[in-house]
Amino acid sequence: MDLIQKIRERAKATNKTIVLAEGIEERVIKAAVTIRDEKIAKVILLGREEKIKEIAGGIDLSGIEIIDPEISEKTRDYAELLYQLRKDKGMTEEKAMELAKNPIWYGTLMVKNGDVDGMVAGAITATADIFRPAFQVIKTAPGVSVVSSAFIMVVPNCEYGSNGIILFADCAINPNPDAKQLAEIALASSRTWKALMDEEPIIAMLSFSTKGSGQHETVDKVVEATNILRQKAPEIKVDGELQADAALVPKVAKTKAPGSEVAGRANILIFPDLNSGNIGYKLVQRLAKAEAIGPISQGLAMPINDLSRGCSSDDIVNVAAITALQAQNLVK
Ligand SMILES: CC(C)(COP(=O)(O)OP(=O)(O)OC[C@H]1O[C@@H](n2cnc3c(N)ncnc32)[C@H](O)[C@@H]1OP(=O)(O)O)[C@@H](O)C(=O)NCCC(=O)NCCS
Ligand SMILES: CC(=O)OP(=O)(O)O
Repeated sequence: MDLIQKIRERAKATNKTIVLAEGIEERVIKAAVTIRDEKIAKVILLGREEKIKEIAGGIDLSGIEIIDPEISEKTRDYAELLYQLRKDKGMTEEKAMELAKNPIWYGTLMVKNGDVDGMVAGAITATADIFRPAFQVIKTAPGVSVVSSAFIMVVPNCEYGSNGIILFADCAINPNPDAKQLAEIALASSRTWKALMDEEPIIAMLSFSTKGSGQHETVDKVVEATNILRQKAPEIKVDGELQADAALVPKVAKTKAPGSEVAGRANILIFPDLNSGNIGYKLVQRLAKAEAIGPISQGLAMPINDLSRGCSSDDIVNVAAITALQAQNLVK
């Protein structure tokens, strides 16, 4: 069974309810149908019912609940919840009511209120507009200071990482993490890797330099992050700073980083910033025709997951399955 099938199979056993907030998008409707048919989770679509049915055409939507945040009887309660949570930060009752009618905010408030186990959105909404409500309403899990994200990249015909499976982080949330945040992103990624792959994490902290071959403050940040992680979790295999070829390719590792127990064997790549992470994952996805599973949120107190606007319907199903695993605490 391949990784994606395994994730879907594990999700089935959790019996969770997942809300897909962008019910008016065709790929989302198709994903909801697959989630229902494969019994991955109970699924709810948000949006105006007639519009969703019109977009669905002849597709049978039985068993999929549709809720319109504009007219839902719960909207007022959610607005009150939002107002109470954010009034000290300047939220007014009017603004809370306006936001609660927005499907992304409504879905986030459903999760917060315990009415569903998780939310997935981002097929037609930019990442910042998914995470702003999540940060304000759901907040970070205990002990976490920075929420981040990971992609599991499944690269065909590739011998690197774990037979072509490699975790990339952070590719979606933190524009310019400092050394402490970078170390925390690496630690969270090691947990995500273990939860999904059941394999030892081997972490490369990426840079344009390997072991002092280049000098710059951005390189210093990666070295500092590596040292912080080593102190925090000495049991974890981590090395940096490493270039991507030194991290992945044994022959290059021998030349550039001899003696490293990570170089040439890494299965987790931690990018120094969001420019490199986001560009890197999209290049591998498109040029190597890799499956990009994610972005998987790391460190939120309750499961909310984003998508790329370039996602397929299958990508949405995969992220919904991971959301169900997060709701069961099988992935954090
Ligand atoms: C996610 C993002 C919108 C947050 O930025 P922001 O809203 O300006 O954040 P702020 O600094 O104003 O903080 C707002 C709240 O979110 C929290 N927050 C922001 N980033 C956080 C993080 N990474 N982890 C946890 N909490 C975070 C803040 O603590 C603050 O909480 P509070 O209001 O309760 O005090 C921003 O980091 C962003 O745009 N990231 C890039 C997203 C993107 O375009 N990705 C590329 C495509 S995937
Ligand atoms: C994760 C990501 O890059 O999202 P989008 O493609 O929607 O910007």
